[in-house]
Amino acid sequence: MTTHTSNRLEIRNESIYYGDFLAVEDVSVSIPSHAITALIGPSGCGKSTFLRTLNRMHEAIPGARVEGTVLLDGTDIYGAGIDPVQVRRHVGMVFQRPNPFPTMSIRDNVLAGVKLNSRRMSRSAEDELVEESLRGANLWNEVKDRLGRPGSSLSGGQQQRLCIARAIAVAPEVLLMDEPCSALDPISTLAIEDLMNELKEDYTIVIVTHNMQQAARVSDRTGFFNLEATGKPGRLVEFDDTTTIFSHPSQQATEDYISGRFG
Ligand SMILES: Nc1ncnc2c1ncn2[C@@H]1O[C@H](COP(=O)(O)OP(=O)(O)OP(=O)(O)O)[C@@H](O)[C@H]1O
Repeated sequence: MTTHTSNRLEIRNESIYYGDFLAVEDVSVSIPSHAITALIGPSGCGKSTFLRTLNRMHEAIPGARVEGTVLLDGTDIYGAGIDPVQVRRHVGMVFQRPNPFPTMSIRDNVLAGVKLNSRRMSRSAEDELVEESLRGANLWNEVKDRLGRPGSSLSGGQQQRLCIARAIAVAPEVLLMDEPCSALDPISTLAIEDLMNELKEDYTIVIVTHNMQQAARVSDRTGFFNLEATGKPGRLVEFDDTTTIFSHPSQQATEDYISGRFG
């Protein structure tokens, strides 16, 4: 049984910079475990930037930095002595464009993250993990007879599920998804949404989406980011149950955005 009470990620007074530019200001929010949290808001308000700070990918950009605290199960991932590579093992990420290694086999793609973490495994343990991860990503039946084929031999939707299999193979606790369906057709999008619903039993999922219907369909909690004007920092305006955000938001700006009056 999973518990639905703990907050796996706790963000306190987080401000996010690119050099001198304050991109996101003073976010405090608790992201519940075993649930899907959607981040919505107009272009440029900092949704992707915020997401990338949850597994320390933001700092890969020169000059980029973070102030404040991001607790993963109570540990500050920006604390002294914390290895960003380890953080990324616990907090996996799936990107907008499916990015399997194109010439690498489907099998090796699934194992790529595990091998990066230099876990030594027997061939049979690898086979087991490949099957388990591909089953977890709802892709096994489609690829089990061609595991040696290159990742690029799959359709876009299959490639995205392969990337999800690669992400879950390292057994993370949190999965970050940055517009995971925006490059996919409607059928593949539904397959990914169904998959997310299954994955939330085992993972804490945070998804950035431009698609409000998608946020309403898949998420349990929704955060609305906004910015007052270009060049001003983005802020988390409202965070609540998805049904509340889409029916009775407490902020006028949220109401305007979800009813399509701007953004
Ligand atoms: N690598 C970067 N260097 C400098 N500024 C950046 C960088 N990436 C993003 N920004 C700036 O940070 C702000 C937030 O961008 P971000 O991409 O996080 O917004 P977003 O809400 O995800 O937008 P979109 O919905 O268009 O993807 C923007 O002003 C953007 O120009």
